[in-house]
Amino acid sequence: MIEFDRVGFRYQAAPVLNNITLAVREGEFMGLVGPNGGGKSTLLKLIMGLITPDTGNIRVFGTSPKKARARLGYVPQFARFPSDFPITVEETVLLGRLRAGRIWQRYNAQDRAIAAKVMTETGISEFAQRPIDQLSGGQLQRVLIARALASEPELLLLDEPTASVDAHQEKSVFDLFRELNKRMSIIVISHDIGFITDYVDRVACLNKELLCHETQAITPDVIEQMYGDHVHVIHHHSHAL
Ligand SMILES: Nc1ncnc2c1ncn2[C@@H]1O[C@H](COP(=O)(O)OP(=O)(O)OP(=O)(O)O)[C@@H](O)[C@H]1O
Repeated sequence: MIEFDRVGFRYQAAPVLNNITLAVREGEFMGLVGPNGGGKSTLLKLIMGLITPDTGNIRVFGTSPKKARARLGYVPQFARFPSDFPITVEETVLLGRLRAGRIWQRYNAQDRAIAAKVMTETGISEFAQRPIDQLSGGQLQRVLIARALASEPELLLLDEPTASVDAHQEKSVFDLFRELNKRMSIIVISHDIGFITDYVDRVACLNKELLCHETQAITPDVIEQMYGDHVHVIHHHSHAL
């Protein structure tokens, strides 16, 4: 579903990603970890075709990332909304139904039905008519997940979706991802390696480079190694790299 072939990228002078080769299979639930500035968000931007590699090649669903973008759902790391922007939860979720060329169309009954379904799924139906600036960080994060789900993506990309939630909420959000993974592939960036290993099939660790690691468990040695200058992928179940 995603193939990186010797991908390199730099914003300015310093390289951010070096020689990344990675294959993600359909149905996978992959965790992406690594030190701050290790290039995790950059990797997601490359998958979405928002930036293009300087070297190497990326295919998403067998085509270019830009062409595949409509099949992806994305939940950004930090969402900022102007506090005087009076948009409700439901309206925010409906934005996920907008596709290129549809901006000026009204939402139809199917759009509203899908928005209702994903709001139920993410546990935000009770806030549907509330302005989004009156939500807690955790509630807003669920709204953004619902907005991404409203486009009915085949692959969901999440950049630290539980950064602003407590441990109980983190578990319930990842339980939701586990359910969603039955119908879509998921790549999630997290800082909490110990936690995500209970959920994901594989953990990829990125620190400018990516290294694959064939092991069943993440040991302190592995973690130490991962946060060195390289990147490791740890297999938990049957998915092969
Ligand atoms: N638009 C940009 N222009 C220039 N440099 C950038 C830009 N975006 C990111 N960088 C730099 O690229 C490097 C990788 O950033 P990236 O956001 O991909 O890391 P990350 O692993 O997601 O980090 P974090 O865990 O802190 O979110 C960092 O050194 C960052 O400063």
